[in-house]
Amino acid sequence: MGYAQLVIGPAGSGKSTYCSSLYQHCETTRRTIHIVNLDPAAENFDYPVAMDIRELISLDDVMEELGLGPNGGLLYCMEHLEENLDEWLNEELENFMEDDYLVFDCPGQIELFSHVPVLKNFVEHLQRKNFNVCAVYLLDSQFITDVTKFISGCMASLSAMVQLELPHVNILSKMDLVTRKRDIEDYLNPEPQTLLAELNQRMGPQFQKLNKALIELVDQYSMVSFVPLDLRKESSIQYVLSQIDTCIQFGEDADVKIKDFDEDEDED
Ligand SMILES: Nc1nc2c(ncn2[C@@H]2O[C@H](COP(=O)(O)OP(=O)(O)OP(=O)(O)O)[C@@H](O)[C@H]2O)c(=O)[nH]1
Repeated sequence: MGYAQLVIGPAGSGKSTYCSSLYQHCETTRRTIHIVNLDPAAENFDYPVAMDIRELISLDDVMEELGLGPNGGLLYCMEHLEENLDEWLNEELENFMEDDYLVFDCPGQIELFSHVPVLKNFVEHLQRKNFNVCAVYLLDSQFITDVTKFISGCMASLSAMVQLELPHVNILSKMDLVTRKRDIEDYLNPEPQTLLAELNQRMGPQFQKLNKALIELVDQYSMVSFVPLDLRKESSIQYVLSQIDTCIQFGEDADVKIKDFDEDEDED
């Protein structure tokens, strides 16, 4: 059984920085993780790249050879990846051991986790290869300065959740930039009635039914709550990691083995 995080979220939400900080944290705690670059446009990395989509295809080449723009080029690259899952990905995965933990740093194009099935197929391929996968959705804390932005962030996350059908952890990134914690507290564990009242205040009366439906939707998917991440604090990174580990049942075998061992000792 392998373990994997699929790190997604809008462009600039902090995915690569998160991957790099996670890598450093794991090095400090003597835990092995491997970071995989799935962004064909990425150029610089602050982490050792264990597997790199650019060895299969790069955005620059596609734009030059096919005359595509950055977005069309990126989708072309991702579809090329999808066509090469059996060959390229399988071959790359052979470099890893059974219990390895991979973290996939994905591109930020929103269509990849809203309606284009590439990532969904990618995930299903990993699952067939016996990986437990968790989606880690990053949202920039600077983005949720009011209720309307919060709801739009939730909707984007929800669309990824529904499309990928994976255990899902939402992270509010760049918490070091939040000067007044009070401003975002309401959004970490949102109270539906408070959100609805705020939303109704912000929008015209003709939207009240829609607002109610939106808040009910957010409430029903109670997973649309966010874990704050402050990369300056090791404890914050550790907390986020433990939430994700629980989702993919990482470490459960180890616990069982230790427990079995203790029980064996007691019997002796
Ligand atoms: N202050 C602060 N800045 C951050 C943090 N995380 C990321 N940034 C900055 O935000 C910008 C975008 O970060 P990236 O990690 O490149 O974001 P990304 O989601 O990988 O971006 P794309 O690859 O374009 O999708 C960079 O300038 C980072 O330095 C954080 O926790 N705190």
